[in-house]
Amino acid sequence: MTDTDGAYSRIPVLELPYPLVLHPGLVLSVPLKQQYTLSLLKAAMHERNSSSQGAPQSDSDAAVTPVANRPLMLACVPRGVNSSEGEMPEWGCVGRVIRLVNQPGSDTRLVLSGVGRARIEALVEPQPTRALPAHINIVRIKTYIDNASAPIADNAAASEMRTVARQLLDILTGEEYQANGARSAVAALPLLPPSFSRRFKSVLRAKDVAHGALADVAMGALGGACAWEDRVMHLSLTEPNARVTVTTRVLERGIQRARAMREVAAAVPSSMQGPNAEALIRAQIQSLLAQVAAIHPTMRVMINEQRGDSSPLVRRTISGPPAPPPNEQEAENDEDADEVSELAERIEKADLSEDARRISQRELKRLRRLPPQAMERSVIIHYLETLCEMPWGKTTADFPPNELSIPESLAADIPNEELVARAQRILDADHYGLEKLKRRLVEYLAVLQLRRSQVEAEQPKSDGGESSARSPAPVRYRAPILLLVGPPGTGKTSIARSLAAALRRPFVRVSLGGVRDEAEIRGHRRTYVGAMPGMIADGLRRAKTSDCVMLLDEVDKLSSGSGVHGDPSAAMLEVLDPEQNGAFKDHYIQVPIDLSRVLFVATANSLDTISAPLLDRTEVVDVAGYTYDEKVAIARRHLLPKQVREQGLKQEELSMADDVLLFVATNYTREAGVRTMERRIADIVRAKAVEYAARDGKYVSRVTSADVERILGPPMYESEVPDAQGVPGVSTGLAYQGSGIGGILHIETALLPPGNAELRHTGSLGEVISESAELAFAWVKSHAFALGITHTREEPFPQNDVHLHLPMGAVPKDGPSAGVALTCALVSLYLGVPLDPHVAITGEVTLRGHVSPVGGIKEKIVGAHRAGITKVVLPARNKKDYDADVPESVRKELKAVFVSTVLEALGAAFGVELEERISTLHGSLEGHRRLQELELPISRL
Ligand SMILES: Nc1ncnc2c1ncn2[C@@H]1O[C@H](COP(=O)(O)OP(=O)(O)OP(=O)(O)O)[C@@H](O)[C@H]1O
Repeated sequence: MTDTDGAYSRIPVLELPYPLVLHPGLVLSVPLKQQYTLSLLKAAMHERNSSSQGAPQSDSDAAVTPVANRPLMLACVPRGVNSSEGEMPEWGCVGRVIRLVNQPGSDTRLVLSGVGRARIEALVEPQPTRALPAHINIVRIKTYIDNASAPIADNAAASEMRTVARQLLDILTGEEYQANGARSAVAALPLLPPSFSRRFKSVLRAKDVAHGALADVAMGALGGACAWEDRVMHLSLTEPNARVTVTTRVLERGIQRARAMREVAAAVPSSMQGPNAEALIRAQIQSLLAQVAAIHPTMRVMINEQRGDSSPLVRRTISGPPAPPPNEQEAENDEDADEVSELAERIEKADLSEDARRISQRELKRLRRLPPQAMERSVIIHYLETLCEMPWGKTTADFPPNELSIPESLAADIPNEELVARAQRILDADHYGLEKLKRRLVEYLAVLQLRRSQVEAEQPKSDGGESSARSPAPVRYRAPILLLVGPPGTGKTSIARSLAAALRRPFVRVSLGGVRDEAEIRGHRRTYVGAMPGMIADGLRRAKTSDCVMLLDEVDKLSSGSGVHGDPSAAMLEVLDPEQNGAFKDHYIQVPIDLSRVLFVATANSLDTISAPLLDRTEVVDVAGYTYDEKVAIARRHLLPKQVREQGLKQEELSMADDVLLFVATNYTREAGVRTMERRIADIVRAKAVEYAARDGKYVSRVTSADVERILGPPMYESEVPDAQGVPGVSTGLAYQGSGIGGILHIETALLPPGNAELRHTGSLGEVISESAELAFAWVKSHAFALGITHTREEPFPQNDVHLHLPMGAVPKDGPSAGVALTCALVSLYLGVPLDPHVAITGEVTLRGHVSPVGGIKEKIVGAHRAGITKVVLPARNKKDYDADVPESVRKELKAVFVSTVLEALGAAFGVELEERISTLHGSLEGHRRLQELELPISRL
């Protein structure tokens, strides 16, 4: 037996109506009043949420279960018929709430499953919170759960228990009587259904059930035949072997009781006469009354304990429909009245807006008129509580900082630090790189600060300071709404959090991904069952202040659907429109909410799916994907230290060199952000933590690439490398794979036997890239004479078909950006001049031979640099992107040539070799003429 120190050390008490007892391993359905059940569950939820520990369950994953998914637990203590108010038994059973069944009227049934024994250590003061109803007791318990590896091999005591249990079962099901030839039909009447008997017998036969658990099951299932006191005493038996022995004795006594009961029922004259018979009859009546009381929990019925005298047997007669005793009814009414006056007090203190105050008074009046059992009460109470929790006019300045969930920053507070300086410091401390974004955010804050001081200066001075007890009227200014757009995992959410930290305001995140129903944004009307405020109002409620930073995450995944569920993106328009959001209407709250002070920041992965009007209300800030160097730096400064801390190691107990981090980034991740990188690092650190815990003296803190391969398996991705030698017909293009990953792309062409001079292609080419290839081919054909491909102008273009292939055929490729590289490959093929494989080319061609700009320059160049490219040929109109986005370290090591025409591109890619080739193909004079016609701008490169 292990005693598991109760993880749920604080837990609400459920007093089980007599004669119910919950045993571990058993399921019990308890009839309760609806209001009481709701209060109980509310208390259980509150204790669970405020408990940092896991539930007292043996599941090993309990610790990692999010709080909201953990079960609700109650300390189920049996309540005797004569127990007085407030008396708390020493032992009970921790019950996990499985289900709540509503019954007609105001009754419910709470279905609970016994988890383990609980010793009630003390009654504890509930934390002073409005969420916890006053009439629920909270106790500190110690939980005892049987060791999962308890012995299951049968011993003498266990088999005796099995035999006795089987015997009792036979009596209860009437099988004993049927077998012996029943003396009366009543005696043979089954008290338990035969199906139960069959199931329970198979449990008794099972050899894989631990003895202690079997004892609990036997007691729980057959306990009806045993004395209530015995069953309660059984709960205190934490030691399984002792429990087995005691169970056998209790069940034996149960056999005697059951036999006697049957005999009495059959009115057979038996040895049970005189005082014994009276005691049994009393016990039976008591049990019957208790069962009636269990159905009507408000009823208290007792029988006179005095035996052998003429006083009435039952102390409180039951006639007609059971009614709660008047004093209880009063107590209940008092409680309800208390709740309403408490609520009225809260409303008074809540500083509601004028409209909210008016509506709350109206609802309060309705609440007072409602009878305590009315279903509508809880709906009104919930509504009024929500109204009180909304911030209305309150701003961050109205709260002491510790009362708000202001995000913690890594950096300490510096006295008298200006907002802009603090923002820069916090953004730098929390995030590596993202320079453009940080700059924009700091600018944004600077403007915000200026606007604020401007508006403050414009506001009329308050008349005579001490007269106004409240904080000065908050300043209104309209901040533009920033929309951070970039691939997943690039730090958009976390930088918005840092922005809130810099502003010292609460941060709330509203996830809009997959929202299809307008009501999710705007709330449900209160006429709906289970109506709730919408996401925006709820976010504001969580933030507690009307000037919080609200992150609208994934606005691009917001459905702009129409039809029965309304249009959520239209509702967002209202939220984000400064002209309208001063009086935002949530269907549930009903009162206009002022959103004009909320600082909205939105995020999206792409702009394509965002509706134009929504886009129009925001200011887009691009967040680019990271280069490998940036990923390594982020991993070194943030991700690795965080994972080492989280896995319980000290920083000096694990080290990873930059080349190892780079190995992880290049071989195990294919993403623009760093989320997978963080997961891979977590895998490595976890594996190292296990090695460290083994403490076999072989632990090495330094992680090598070989360790990485051992832990993460063989590399998942391989990057393209340039060919060692140039081959005619092959060029190197630049590719951007969309999720921030750029790199090089080999373009291969070959001449086929004469046909119709057609271009065939393989390598999963999309429509756009195929068109680029056709265009490139057409350009080469139209310049065939000048390039020296044909002898004379009249000579037809060679009739050979051309095969174009882009390796990694399984990977679909599309986009126009390979046009220039395709042209170079074809020129190389026809003239037999190889291209330097370390020169990479990108750009779109037009039929007239112009080179148009392309996207993904940063990713392409960084990828090319990593692959070992030394020179890149880029469209001239991409120069600004190259200068602004490509890291200086990369630019320093690369030669970049910017071109406006295909001819310039050819000159840059081939260098003098092309000129030499053309000039010698048809004799030097003719060659010179052709070069003149071509105007190949070699000299300029
Ligand atoms: N530049 C950075 N410096 C430090 N940590 C970073 C940086 N960029 C991202 N991270 C970390 O990467 C993780 C993912 O970032 P975050 O959740 O903010 O991404 P996101 O851009 O919001 O992604 P999504 O679009 O999927 O919501 C976080 O733990 C964050 O701290």
